[in-house]
Order: sequence, then C-alpha cells, then structure tokens
Amino acid sequence: MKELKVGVIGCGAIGKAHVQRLSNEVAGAKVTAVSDYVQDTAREVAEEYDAQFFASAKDLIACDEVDAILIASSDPSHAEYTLECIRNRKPVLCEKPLALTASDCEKILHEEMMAERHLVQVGFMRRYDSGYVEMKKAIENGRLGTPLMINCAHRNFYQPENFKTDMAITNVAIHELDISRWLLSDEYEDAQVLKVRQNTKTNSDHLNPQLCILQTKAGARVIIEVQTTNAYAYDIQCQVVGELGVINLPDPSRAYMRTEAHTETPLMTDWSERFIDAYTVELQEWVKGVHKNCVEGPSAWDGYAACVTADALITSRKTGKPEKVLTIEKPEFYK
Ligand SMILES: NC(=O)C1=CN([C@@H]2O[C@H](COP(=O)(O)OP(=O)(O)OC[C@H]3O[C@@H](n4cnc5c(N)ncnc54)[C@H](O)[C@@H]3O)[C@@H](O)[C@H]2O)C=CC1
Ligand SMILES: O=C1[C@@H](O)[C@H](O)[C@@H](O)[C@H](O)[C@H]1O
Repeated sequence: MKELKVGVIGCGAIGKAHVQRLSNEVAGAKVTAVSDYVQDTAREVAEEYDAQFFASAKDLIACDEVDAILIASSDPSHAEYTLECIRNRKPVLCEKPLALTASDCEKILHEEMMAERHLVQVGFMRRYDSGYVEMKKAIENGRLGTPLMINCAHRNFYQPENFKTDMAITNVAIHELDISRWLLSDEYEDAQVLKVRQNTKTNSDHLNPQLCILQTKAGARVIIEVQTTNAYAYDIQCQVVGELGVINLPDPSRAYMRTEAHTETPLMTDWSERFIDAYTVELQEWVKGVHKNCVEGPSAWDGYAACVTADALITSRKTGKPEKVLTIEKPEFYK
C-alpha cells in the first residue's frame, strides 16, 4: 500500500504523540510535514521524524508532499485550518473541538458540502475505546432495556493557568457531549448548567466544578460532572442506566495492592495515558478510510452537534435556565 503523506499542525502534547503514533504504530502512513507557531517545537519534531518543517500551516496544507492533515494545534485555530484543508480538497482529522462556536462549524459544513466529499473527521477518539464500544453494543443489543440516563464524570488533575470557565465545556465536557449522543444514538433537546459549590483549591480563575444536565429528544437525561482542575486524579466515569440494568465504563486495569490493612489501586493523573489505545485505533481507521476515500469516523456534523450543545450550555450558565439545543436541519449529505 502506498503510504499516506500526513502533515501535522501543532506539535504540543498530543501533536507530538500523534506524530509518534503515525510514524511507529499506524500502518500505511508517514508524517512528511509539521508546523507549529512555536517554530522551535516543530523544527525539533521535523528533525526527529525526518519531516519537512513549515513556518506557515497554510503552506503545509497546500504542499504537494501532504495528502492529508492532522490538526493538533490549540482549539481557537481549528476552524480556520479545517476550512483551509477543505478548500485544498484534502482530508483532515481535526482534534476536538471542531470549532469554538456552532456558527464556525456551520461554515465548515457548508464548505464540505460544496466540496461534495466527506473530508473532515473530528478527534472524538473515545468512540474507538474498547470500553465505550462495549457499552454501545450492550445498549444496542437491548440487554439494558431502554436507556434512561447517563451519569458522567470528567475529573481533571490539572489545567494550565490560562484556563477559562467556558473551556470546561468547549474543551473538556465536549468529549461527554459527543460520546453520550453516540451511545444513545439520540440528539439533545435542551441543556443546562447548574451551580455547584466551588473547589477552593482551583488553580486559576474559573468556575470549577460545573454540572451539566441535558435532556435528549427521546427523553433520556445526561448528567456531566466536570472538574477541570485539582480533582484527586484524572478520572473518567460513565454509567448508562437502562430499564433492565446498568453498565459502567471500565477503569483502566491496574494492579490491586493489599498492604498495611488496606487495599490500593493507583489512578492516573493526566489524560495522555487514559485512552492511549483508542488514539492508535482512531488514527489507523482514519488512515485506512482516507486510502479508501471513505472516511467514516466522527463527522463535521458530529463536531457541529457537540458545538451547538456547548453553546447552549454556556448560554444556560449565564441565563440560569435550561436552553434549547437548536441545530439546523441535518442535510442529506450527513445522513
Ligand atoms: N482527543 C483528545 O483526547 C485530546 C485532544 N486535545 C486537543 O488537541 C489540541 C492540542 O492540545 P495539546 O496538545 O494538549 O495542547 P498544547 O498546548 O500542548 O499544544 C498545542 C500546540 O499548538 C501550537 N499552536 C497553537 N496555536 C497554533 C496555531 N494557530 N498554529 C499553529 N500552531 C499552533 C502551540 O504552539 C502548541 O505547540 C487541542 O485542541 C486539544 O483540545 C488535547 C488533548 C487530548
Ligand atoms: O481532550 C482533552 C484535553 O484537551 C482536555 O483539556 C482534558 O480535560 C481532557 O480530559 C482531554 O481528553
């Protein structure tokens, strides 16, 4: 198989890890170009992986030695780079979120439909995690009966000092917004943020925790506890409650110690290890899909649906009441 030449924009924590995965763990791809607006970071990665360095992400996207692009730069840059990839008719895997607002996502939907080709995949990698996949199968095979609610917790040990209140939704809870609608095969009707007693240890000036409560069109409830910093660990919990039973996302397997009259199981402190296998599966499936000209992962529509919901949650925090989740009608192209 001819190798897919991938250009990576953003060589920070996840960008570097994705370059490593594409180079060493994923078949059928090679990283030919990298860019980051902190140029030294990208130059180092370019040297290590024998890729070309680009000072400008737009030049990387246009380069003939780049067949497809992975965007792993910071959230505010995603929409613009995704649009540029579509205009160049190149497949793009954009890390979550697809954009910071629903209106920017709409521009992406419009541009992709104009291209008449599915070019965009969004980095909702939890859909490739074996635990979530098992949960989805259990819901779909009916063993749990009709799903009534999902209880999620997204607890972070740490976020950088410049972290803002809205990012708890657009950057953190966005994972749960996507995975819950995927698990339920349902869409959100309304969304609300409830005030919670604040964690006095929060390391910067933002609301922490926040509690999001959503209702789906079929009437199920999704409850998301978001702790952005200073939780006891990096801990992701998800429980689907159905009429006939409940199913829980498995914890990562760790040795279970018994000593000094108590038991102990270590927890993780950061996101990078928690879904490590899912990232590789995600990238492998994306590369396979691009080779076959048939990208089937989370689409621009999924990125849009999550962003519309995030917008409603942010508005609700300000108005203090539930807000409708109002999407445009789903175009035939995304059905
Ligand atoms: N799917 C997942 O589980 C995860 C997704 N992410 C997403 O990946 C992206 C990167 O996150 P991290 O690697 O944690 O952040 P990071 O801060 O470690 O890296 C971001 C890199 O992008 C560069 N950058 C920022 N704006 C740029 C621009 N306009 N053009 C070119 N380069 C630019 C920065 O210099 C930095 O090197 C974020 O959008 C984040 O939401 C991050 C962690 C996990
Ligand atoms: O996507 C991620 C980060 O960007 C985000 O900042 C973390 O809170 C999430 O747990 C991680 O999965």
